[in-house]
Amino acid sequence: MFLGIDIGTSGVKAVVLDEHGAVVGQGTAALTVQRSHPLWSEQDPEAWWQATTAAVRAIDPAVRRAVRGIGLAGQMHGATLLGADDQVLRPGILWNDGRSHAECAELEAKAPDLHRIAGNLAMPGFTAPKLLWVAHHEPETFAKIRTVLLPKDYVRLRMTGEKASDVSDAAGTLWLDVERREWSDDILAATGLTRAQMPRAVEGTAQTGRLRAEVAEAWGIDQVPVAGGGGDNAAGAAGVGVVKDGDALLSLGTSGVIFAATKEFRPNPAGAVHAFCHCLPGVWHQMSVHLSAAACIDWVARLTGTPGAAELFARAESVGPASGPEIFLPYLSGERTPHNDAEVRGAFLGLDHDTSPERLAQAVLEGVAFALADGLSVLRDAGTELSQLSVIGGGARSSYWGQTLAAALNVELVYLKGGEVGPALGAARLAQLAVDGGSPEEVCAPPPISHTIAPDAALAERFAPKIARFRDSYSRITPRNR
Ligand SMILES: Nc1ncnc2c1ncn2[C@@H]1O[C@H](COP(=O)(O)OP(=O)(O)O)[C@@H](O)[C@H]1O
Ligand SMILES: O=C(CO)[C@@H](O)[C@H](O)COP(=O)(O)O
Repeated sequence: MFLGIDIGTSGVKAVVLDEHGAVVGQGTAALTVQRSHPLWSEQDPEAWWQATTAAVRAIDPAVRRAVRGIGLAGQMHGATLLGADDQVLRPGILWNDGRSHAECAELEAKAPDLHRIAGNLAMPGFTAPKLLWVAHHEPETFAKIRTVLLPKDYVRLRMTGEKASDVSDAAGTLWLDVERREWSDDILAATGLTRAQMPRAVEGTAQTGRLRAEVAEAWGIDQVPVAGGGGDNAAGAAGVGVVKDGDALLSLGTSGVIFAATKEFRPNPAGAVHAFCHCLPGVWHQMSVHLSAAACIDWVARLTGTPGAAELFARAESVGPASGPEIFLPYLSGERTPHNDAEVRGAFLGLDHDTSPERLAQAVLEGVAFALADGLSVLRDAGTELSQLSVIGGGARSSYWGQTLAAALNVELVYLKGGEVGPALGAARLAQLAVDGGSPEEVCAPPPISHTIAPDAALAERFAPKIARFRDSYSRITPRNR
């Protein structure tokens, strides 16, 4: 059996798969995000470790004892800064933190080959500009940095004592030469760092040490090998069989992502398209990233006094799609694709005397879907054609949202068994490849389909004027145009 652990933003998910890919055990533990200043978004690395331990220990002890390998997936880009003796120097700066806007311009100027080597625009969520921010604003901390890790790689260090990162996650730092799948000394130098401060860059299917004796004992698992794993989107892709050119997925986690596997490195920074390594050797991917997807569901649930996501979807369904004039712009943490605008914030437009919590809930579902449609159009402009998306992440639990999404995106959505914990599934499959070998396409074949949702043409027609108003509204609310 193989254990996959996903350090998500809203919580850690741990899943055990048997050798045939069936889920035989699961555990979860929640995480919170700290936002102590406007634009900031942080988590304490110790909280990742405590939640990982809790999620693993929630799995049946007999299942844990049968685990032969562990894989890691996690929220990407988070800057985890370690000093001498590997002590954590400050809270982790997350993927949806927008403070390093000025440093992005500085990095673009200092590293003229950035787009060719790293394949991406400098955006505040990425790790490299955050390190420039620390150098400018917290120079004493910067001087102490011995190692920079990503969230799942910090958990790996606690599990194994090894400093390693798989190339799909490492690509999200902007310090990786994405085509060559190794660190770029030039881009590191542009942020005042060297390769000695980076973990070893490995493929997601490589072994990166074994569980330390004390962790093995506390978790009730043998001292098994730990696989490189993947950034959560790439690991999610491995979990639902999105592994070859043309395969694509929609992730509905805290963030929203459209991910398309590519057979070669295909950078296209225009429109803030991301181009990174896949977690499987010899494969890359493009993605559009939207900073607040299911995060908006939780936010509007809190705003309307609704107990949770399931109840929020029920409230939206009670009024139905395209039922009111309300438009929601889901930029609660700013936006990456297509606007690359860390400072824009969300908005409701078109409120009237009949606006109700139910109609606000429905507008939020639609606003996230319309933002994803913006992302899909820039991916299409970048040459990626897709007609079908496999759905992963917590938002995959709602078929009602799926109807809105399929119509707004005009694609068929495919829901696979276990897709709601896709990154953890993929991490477990990467562990299997690291321990037993085998063909990535066979081990990472799609799980059985639970259902599909085809785009409803009549609903798409009703959405069309709302989508046009949505697109028109960004330029009116961004601080860039004030
Ligand atoms: N029944 C449900 N239907 C739709 N979405 C849900 C449901 N339950 C939880 N969610 C959403 O799932 C999200 C968490 O998804 P997840 O993929 O675990 O995110 P992350 O990896 O960012 O932690 C929550 O923000 C919540 O809005
Ligand atoms: O920043 C990105 C991808 O570039 C995000 O997709 C993060 O990787 C967080 O993922 P979730 O917690 O939403 O799964």
